[in-house]
Amino acid sequence: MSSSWQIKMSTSRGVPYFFNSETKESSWKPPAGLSQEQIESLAGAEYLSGGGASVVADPKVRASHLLVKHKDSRRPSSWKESNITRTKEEAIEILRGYQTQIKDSETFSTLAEKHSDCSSHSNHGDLGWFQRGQMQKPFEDATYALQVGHISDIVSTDSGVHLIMRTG
Ligand SMILES: N=C(N)NCCC[C@H](NC(=O)[C@@H]1CCC/C1=C/[C@H](COP(=O)(O)O)NC=O)C(N)=O
Repeated sequence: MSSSWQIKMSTSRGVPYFFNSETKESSWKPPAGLSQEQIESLAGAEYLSGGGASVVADPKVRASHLLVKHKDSRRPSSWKESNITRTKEEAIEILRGYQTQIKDSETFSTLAEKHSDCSSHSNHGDLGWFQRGQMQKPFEDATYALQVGHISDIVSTDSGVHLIMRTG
C-alpha cells in the first residue's frame, strides 16, 4: 500500500501533495501509514532541503473579506472615504449590520463589493491565494481555522474589523 504513494504538484495551489495511485486517495499531509524515511525518499531532495514538513504541510488558502476601517486603523483611508473617523465600536456595529444581511456567499460578495474599505472590494472582496506569513496573524489564523465556504465572526487586525469568507 505505502509503495503506491507518490508526491504530486497541485497546479491550482502550487504546492505538492500526497497521492496514492492504487486507492486514488490524496492528502496535503503525510499519510499516517508512511514512515519518515519513506516520506523523505518520496519527496527526495526538495523535501529535505525544504526543512522537512514545510514542503507539504503548509497549503495555501483563498479568502474574501469585508473590511470596515476605523480611526485607529493603520491606514484610516479607503476608496470610499479619504479620512475615516468612526470609532472601532462604530465599525463593529456597522459590520454586525452586514452580518444580518449575509445569507450565502453571493450576498457576502455583493456586500464586500459595495461596502468593504479594502481595495479588494473591486474583486468582490477576493484576496486570492495566500499562505502563512503573508497576512496579519489574526486574519491568517481565522482563515486557516475556517472550512471552505464558511464565514468568520468579526476579526480585528491593524487594518480594521473584518468578516472573512474562506473560498479555497
Ligand atoms: N496578498 C494580498 N492579496 N495582498 C497583500 C496583503 C498584505 C497584508 N494585508 C493584510 O494583512 C490586511 C488584513 C487582511 C487583508 C488585508 C488587506 C489590506 C487592508 O487594507 P490596509 O490596512 O492595507 O489599508 N489591504 C492590503 O494589504 C499585510 N501583511 O499587511
